[in-house]
Amino acid sequence: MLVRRRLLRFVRQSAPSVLLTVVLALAAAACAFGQAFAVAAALHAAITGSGDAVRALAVFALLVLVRSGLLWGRDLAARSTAENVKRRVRSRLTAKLAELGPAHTVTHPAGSTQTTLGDGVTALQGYVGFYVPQLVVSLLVPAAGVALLMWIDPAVGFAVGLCLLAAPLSRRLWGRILGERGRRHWMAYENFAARIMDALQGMTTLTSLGAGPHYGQRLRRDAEDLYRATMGNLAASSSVYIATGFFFTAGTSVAVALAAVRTAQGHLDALALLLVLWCSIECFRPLHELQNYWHEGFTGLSSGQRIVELLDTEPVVSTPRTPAQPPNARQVATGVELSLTDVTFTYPEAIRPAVHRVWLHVPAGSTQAIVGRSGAGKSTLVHLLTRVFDPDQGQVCIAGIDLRSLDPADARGLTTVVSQDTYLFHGTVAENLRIAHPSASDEELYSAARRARIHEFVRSLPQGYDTVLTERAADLSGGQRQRIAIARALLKDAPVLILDEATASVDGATEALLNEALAELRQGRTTVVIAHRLSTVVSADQIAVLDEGQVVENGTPAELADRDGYWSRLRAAHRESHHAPAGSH
Ligand SMILES: Nc1ncnc2c1ncn2[C@@H]1O[C@H](COP(=O)(O)OP(=O)(O)OP(=O)(O)O)[C@@H](O)[C@H]1O
Repeated sequence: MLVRRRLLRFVRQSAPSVLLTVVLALAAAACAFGQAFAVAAALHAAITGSGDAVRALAVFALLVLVRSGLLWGRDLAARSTAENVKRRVRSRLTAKLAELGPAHTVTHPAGSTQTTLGDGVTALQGYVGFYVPQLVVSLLVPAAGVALLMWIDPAVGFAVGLCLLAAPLSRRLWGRILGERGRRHWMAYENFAARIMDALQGMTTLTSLGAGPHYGQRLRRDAEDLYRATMGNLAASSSVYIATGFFFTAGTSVAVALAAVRTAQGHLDALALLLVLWCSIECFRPLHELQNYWHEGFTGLSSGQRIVELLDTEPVVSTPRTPAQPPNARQVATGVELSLTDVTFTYPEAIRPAVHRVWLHVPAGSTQAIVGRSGAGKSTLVHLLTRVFDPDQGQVCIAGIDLRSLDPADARGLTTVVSQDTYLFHGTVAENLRIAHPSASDEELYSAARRARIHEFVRSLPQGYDTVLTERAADLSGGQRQRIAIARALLKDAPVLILDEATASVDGATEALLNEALAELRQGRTTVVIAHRLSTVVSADQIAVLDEGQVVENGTPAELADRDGYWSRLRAAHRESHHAPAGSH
C-alpha cells in the first residue's frame, strides 16, 4: 500500500494529464454507449420497418470516428503522464544517488542500481500512465452503465450490477498472490541483469581465467530462475484473466437472457432488448481494458517497490543542519594538516571493525605513507579521509575541521584521490579532464596536462584533446591513464592528495614520467600514500604500518628501520622477493 501511495504521489504531480486521460476515456465510453443506441435503433428500424435505419447508421459511423479520435488522444495523454512521471522519478533517483554518495556503490552492486534506474523506472509507465487512469474509468463507466440499464429495466440492471461487483472481488482475492509473484519476478530480473552487467565488465578477467564456461553456467541458472519467475507471474495473471473473464461473459449472458425473458413476458420491447445487449457489453468493457493493463500495473508496482526502497535509503554520511565553512584559500595556500583521532569504523553488516582506534597526525605539506597487508584497512582509511563513510568513533579532521561538521560535498572537495584504477568515461580527452574542473579553460587544461606529462601524448592522438576515448579507455596504457588521473587531480587542486599506488610494476621510462608528474602534483599538498613500492615508502616523511585495522608502527623511515618491528620484517621480505629492489637504498 505504501508503494502505491508513494507512486500515486508522482502521478498526482501530473494531475492535468491524468485528468485529461480520464476525461477523454469517459468521452470515448459515452461514444460507445451512443454507438449502442445507434446500432440498436438501426436494427430496430430494419426489423420493424419503423424509423430511419440509414440515419442511425450514419450517427453510428460518426461516433466510431469520434471515439477513435478520443482514444488516440487518451493514449497520447497517458503516454505524456508516463513520460513525465518517469522523468521525475529518474531525476529524484539520480539526486538520491548523489546524496547517498560513493558509499552506496561500495555497499551495493552497481548492476541492481542500474536496473532500478533503467528498466525499473520504465516498468512504471504501464502503472502510472494507463492502469491508474483506467481504474478511475472502471469505477465510473460501469456505474453509469448500470444506472442506464436500471432505467431500461431494474431487474436487468440489478443482475449486471451484481456481476460487475463479483469481477473486482475475484481480482482482490488474487491481488496478494499476484503481488508476491510480481515481486519475485522483479527480483529475478534484477539479479539476472546485474549478473549480465558483471559479465560484460569482467569479460577480460573471465577470459583470462578461462572462467567463461563456469560463469556461463551461473548465467544460465539465473536465466532459468528468471524464466520460472516469469512463468509463475504470467500463470497467476492468466488465471485472473480467466476468472474475471468468466464474470464478464456470465454478466453479459445473464443480462441478455433476463432481458429476453422480460421481453417474452411483454415488459420490454425489441429496441430495449437490443439496448440491453449492447449496453451490458459496454458496462464490462472498461474492466476488460483494466484487465489488459493489470499485468503491466503489477510489474510497475514490483519495480516501484525497489524505487521506493532506494528513495527511502538514508545516506550513511549526513549533512549537518548548519555546515561548517571549509578551509579558506589562505589556509589552503599555507597547507592543511590532517589528523585521525581514535578512529574506529565497522562496515555496515560487518562483524568486526575494519579500522580500530587509529591515531594519525600528518603535518601540513608532509607525506604520510601507509603500508600493510591486504585487508589491513588501507582503503578503509581512504574512505574515511574522503568522507565516503564517517567513523563510528573518533574524528577525522582536515585543517582542524572535523569532516562530519562539513557538507559532504565540501569535505570531498578537500581531497583528491589518484588511484590505480582510473575510470575514464566515454567522451573526449578534454571532457574526461574537465570532469575535475568543468569550467577550466583550454589553457588550464593544457597546463595541467603538461605538468602531468601527458600533453605531448594527447597532442599526438588523431584529434588531440578532442579524441574520443572508449569506455574504460582500453586504448590507453596503464601509465597514460594514471597521468590523465594526475592531470585531473591538478585541475581539481585539492589541498590533500591521496595516492593509491599501483601494485603492478611499470617500465623504467613510464615510471620516470609518472614520478615527474607525481612530484608536480605533490608540491604544496599534504599527501597520504597507500604505498606498495619501497622507493615511495622510504621517501615519505612518516610511515604508518597497519595490521588488522590498527596502526602497529608509526614513525620516520629511519626510526622504523632501527626497530625490529613489522616494517623491518616487511622490508626484509621485500628484499628477498626482489633481489635488487629499486628503492632499497
Ligand atoms: N564494503 C565492505 N563491506 C564489508 N567489509 C569490508 C568492505 N570493504 C572492506 N571490508 C573489510 O574491511 C577490512 C579492511 O579492508 P580494506 O579494503 O580497507 O583493506 P586494504 O588494506 O585496503 O586491502 P587491499 O590492500 O587488499 O586493498 C577487510 O577485512 C575487508 O574484508
